[in-house]
Amino acid sequence: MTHKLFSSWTLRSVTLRNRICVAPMCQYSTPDGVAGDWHMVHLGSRAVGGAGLVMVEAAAISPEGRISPRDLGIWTDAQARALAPIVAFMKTQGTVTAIQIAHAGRKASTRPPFLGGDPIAPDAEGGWEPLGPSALPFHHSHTVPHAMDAQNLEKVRRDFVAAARRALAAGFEVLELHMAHGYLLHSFLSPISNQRTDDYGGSLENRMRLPLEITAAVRAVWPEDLPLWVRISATDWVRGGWDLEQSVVLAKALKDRGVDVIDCSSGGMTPDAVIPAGPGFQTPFASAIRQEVGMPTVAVGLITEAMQAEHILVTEQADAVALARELLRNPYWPLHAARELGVDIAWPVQYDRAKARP
Ligand SMILES: Cc1cc2nc3c(=O)[nH]c(=O)nc-3n(C[C@H](O)[C@H](O)[C@H](O)COP(=O)(O)O)c2cc1C
Repeated sequence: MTHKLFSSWTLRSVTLRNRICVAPMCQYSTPDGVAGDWHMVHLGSRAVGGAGLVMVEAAAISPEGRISPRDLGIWTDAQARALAPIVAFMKTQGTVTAIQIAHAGRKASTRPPFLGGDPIAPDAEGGWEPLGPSALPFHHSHTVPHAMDAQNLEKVRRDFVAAARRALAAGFEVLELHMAHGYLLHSFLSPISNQRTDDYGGSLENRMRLPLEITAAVRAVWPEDLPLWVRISATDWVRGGWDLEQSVVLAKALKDRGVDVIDCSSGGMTPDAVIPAGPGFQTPFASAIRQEVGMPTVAVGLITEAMQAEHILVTEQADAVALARELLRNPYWPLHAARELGVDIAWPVQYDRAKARP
């Protein structure tokens, strides 16, 4: 029996074996931004588990772009070299390899909650001065960000491009720009965090300027035959904030600049948001953007069941699903889903060590 969930999906020259993606998930497991054994096991097991695409967690484009001192980085060639064997291994398992590149903006310099709670000040262990469009903190317990000047803007553009080149050198086939969850690029989009009065703030066109400049610059160095994805927060879930209507305008502009897929998340802009989280709660955003912009979308957020995922695809709400926590619990979710749906699939059970060398 065939099912949409297990149909292949081709984007430019890249074909996913199914429509199941491992959503990017920070592992807070590097002391210096360099991937290690943990990443080989974590990412490798999800490739073995049968996902069509494995997206590596938000990799910081600069040291100050990390959320916490233990984030993964891609601001040095050594960091890219450490990712290369992991990418090569994942490819031997038949998965498409992807990485999300990111700058944490005003949400940088905080400690992951499970490591001890509250955000820390820049002078405390591992902290640094966060950057933002305006000197407005995410929360009163957060450091006030430095409102970015022309030099800061230029550096961020260059850092994104350099990170994209390194991702290519490491062997990744799909690149995702992180424009969601209140991090730097989302903070330029949202009027809540962006109160600039220059060309980078105010009107929607101005708020989109930096994200679009970066997209165009990255697309220029990311090979023509490889897909570029963007993750957005389709809404801030707050009146007067970023919303679906603006997301549609943004998605059209991203499409014009050669973006292939919108990965539709939401929230993260402000702790005041009330988010009606429930099964598939963000899927309507993927559906609206897919319909209104006419481009492929990925649905994410509390997708946990095979039939639920299949339904999202069959009803053409999205082109693929991304799972985070469910795939954290169970790297073999795709194999279980195939059994549940009665799909016969061939797995690359053999491992050729020679091919796992980058
Ligand atoms: C541990 C953890 C780390 C995450 N890290 C990232 C990240 O690096 N980039 C990102 O865009 N989203 C990140 N997310 C959000 C997930 O990608 C996903 O959008 C969210 O968890 C909702 O999907 P789920 O209900 O399947 O978990 C993270 C989520 C978790 C649980």
